[in-house]
Amino acid sequence: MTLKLAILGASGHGKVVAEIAELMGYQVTFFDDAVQSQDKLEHWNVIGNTDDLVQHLNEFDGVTVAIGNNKIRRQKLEKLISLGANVPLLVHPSASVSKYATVEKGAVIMAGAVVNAFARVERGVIINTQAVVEHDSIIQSYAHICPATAIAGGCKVLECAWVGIGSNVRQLIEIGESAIIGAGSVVVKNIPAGVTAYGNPAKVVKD
Ligand SMILES: CC(=O)SCCNC(=O)CCNC(=O)[C@H](O)C(C)(C)COP(=O)(O)OP(=O)(O)OC[C@H]1O[C@@H](n2cnc3c(N)ncnc32)[C@H](O)[C@@H]1OP(=O)(O)O
Repeated sequence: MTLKLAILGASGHGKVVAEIAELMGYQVTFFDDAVQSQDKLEHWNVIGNTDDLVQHLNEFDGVTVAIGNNKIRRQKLEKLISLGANVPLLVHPSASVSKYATVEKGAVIMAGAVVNAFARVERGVIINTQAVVEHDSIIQSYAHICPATAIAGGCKVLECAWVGIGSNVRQLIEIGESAIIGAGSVVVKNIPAGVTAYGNPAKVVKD
């Protein structure tokens, strides 16, 4: 029997998540709040909005939220979980997840990503294409580690933080809750909550 997965968020990110789900054997149906009636995302059907998904939740074996904005992803996924949705962990077959790592449900680990020994990746996190989360690092819920970003050993990326594409984070660094690290940054000092920082070395540019 084919398992059915509902994806909330018919976006570019959603397409990548859909392919991972298919590689894991799911049949994918999209929902999106911008949809008024039946629609398409590439060849996938988009059949309704969040309210419609809530109505039809028991028709799906699993649900995931493919929305890049960390806070919206958190709000939507937490709502669906509170309504009893199963939120599977989605891992691309080419990703490498250590048997000693902990990866929670509702996270997505994309192609070529590495999650090393004793790292922890929490609920609703995105470990994007070819990102590396080194040993003992903690990526808290709803954070996003963008493509080709490397988080060295023993770091903490707190809830809803966004580490931009191609960044490098030195070992034992803490990136605060909801902080934004700009593309291509090199983070060598702790970053406070809620700020935007970028550059080499990364500096806070917006409080
Ligand atoms: C699969 C995927 O696609 S995942 C998504 C991947 N995307 C990312 O990682 C994007 C990360 N976002 C960024 O880097 C953004 O530029 C941000 C969030 C840091 C800043 O965004 P904004 O506030 O809109 O800044 P804006 O684009 O207006 O630029 C403001 C200034 O900062 C500079 N700047 C912006 N980002 C950076 C950066 N990462 N490094 C260095 N300088 C930067 C700009 O050149 C500009 O400088 P100027 O005023 O001298 O012209």
